[in-house]
Amino acid sequence: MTQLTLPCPAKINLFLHITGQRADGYHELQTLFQLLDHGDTLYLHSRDDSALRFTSKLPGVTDSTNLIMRAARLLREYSGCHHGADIAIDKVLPMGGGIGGGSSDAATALLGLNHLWQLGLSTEELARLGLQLGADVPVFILGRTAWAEGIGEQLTPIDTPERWYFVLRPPCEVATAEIFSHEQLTRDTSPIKIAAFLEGATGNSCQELVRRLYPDVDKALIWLDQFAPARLTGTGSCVFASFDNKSAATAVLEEMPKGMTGFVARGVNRSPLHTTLDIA
Ligand SMILES: C[C@@](CO)(OP(=O)(O)O)[C@H](O)COP(=O)(O)OP(=O)(O)OC[C@H]1O[C@@H](n2ccc(N)nc2=O)[C@H](O)[C@@H]1O
Ligand SMILES: Nc1ncnc2c1ncn2[C@@H]1O[C@H](COP(=O)(O)OP(=O)(O)O)[C@@H](O)[C@H]1O
Repeated sequence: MTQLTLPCPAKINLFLHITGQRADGYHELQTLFQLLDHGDTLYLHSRDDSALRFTSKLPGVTDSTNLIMRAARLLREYSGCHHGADIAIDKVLPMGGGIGGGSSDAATALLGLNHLWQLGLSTEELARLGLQLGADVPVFILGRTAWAEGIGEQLTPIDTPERWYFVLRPPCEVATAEIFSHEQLTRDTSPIKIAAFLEGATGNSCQELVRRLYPDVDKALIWLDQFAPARLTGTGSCVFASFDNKSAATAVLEEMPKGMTGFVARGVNRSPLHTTLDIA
C-alpha cells in the first residue's frame, strides 16, 4: 500500500457545559461529541525518501501551524521512524466553526500515517499524542460519538439516534482561545448525568457570550430557531438544528439567507474514517 484517501469527519457538540477550570487554565467540561458523515478528505502518498510535503494551500495556515503537518512530525518523533509522505487535503469544513475540522484532519493524519507507515501504534497511544495537538483530537481518534468529560479527552462512546442536522455558518470565525479566556464566560455550570442529557436538560455555556460578541452568530441562531431549536456548536461560529429526515433538513438549507453558508449531514455513531480503515 503506497497511498490512502481518507475522510476527516466533522463533529457538533450536542451540548457543552463548562463545569470548572484547572490550575493550568484549561477548562473542565461535559459535552456530547456527535460525529457527522460530512467532512474533509485527506490524501496520503508514501515517498521513497524521508521528505514530508504538504501540497495543498490552507489560507492563514503555515507549515509550522498546520495541524496535519504537526501531527505527521509528532508521529515521526514519537515512533522514531524516518518515513516520508506527500500530503494533500480537500478542505470543505469551515475553519473556526466549532465543528472540529482542524482536529479531525490531525486525527486522520495520525491514524492514516500509522497505517501507511505500518508503525503499529495503538489507538490509545495515538489519542494521547493527539491530545498534545488539541483537546478535541482524541474523539476523532476514538471514532465514536461520545460523552466527554475532563478537558474533552475522557470519552465514553454513546449511541445516539442517527438524526439529520443542518449546520449553518454565519460569516465569521470564532477563535476557541478568545472565548475560553473571556472574563464573562460561564464557568460554573453544575455537572449533570447522562440521563439529564437524554431528558434534554442541557445547553451551551458559550452561547450567550458568543452571540453577544458576534452579532452574525446571534442572527444565525434567531433565523434557524424559526424552523427548529437552534444551538451553538463548541465555541462557534456554527449553529445547528436537528431533523427527523434528510428532506426536512434540506428544505431549511434551501431557505438559507444570503451571506451564510451551511450543509446537511447525518449524525453517525461510528466515524467514516474507522469504516474506511476497517478499525474498531
Ligand atoms: C471546547 C471545544 C468543544 O468542542 O471547542 P471548539 O474548538 O470545538 O469550538 C473543543 O473541545 C476545543 O478543542 P480544540 O479546538 O482542540 O482546543 P485546543 O486547541 O486544545 O485549545 C484552544 C484554546 O481553548 C482553551 N481550552 C480548550 C479546551 C478546554 N477544555 N479548555 C480550554 O480552556 C485552551 O486554553 C486554548 O487556548
Ligand atoms: N489543517 C487545518 N485545518 C483547519 N484549521 C487549521 C489546520 N491547521 C491549523 N489550523 C488552525 O486551527 C484553527 C481552528 O480550526 P478548526 O479546528 O477548523 O476550528 P474549531 O476549533 O473552531 O472547530 C483555524 O482557525 C486554523 O488557524
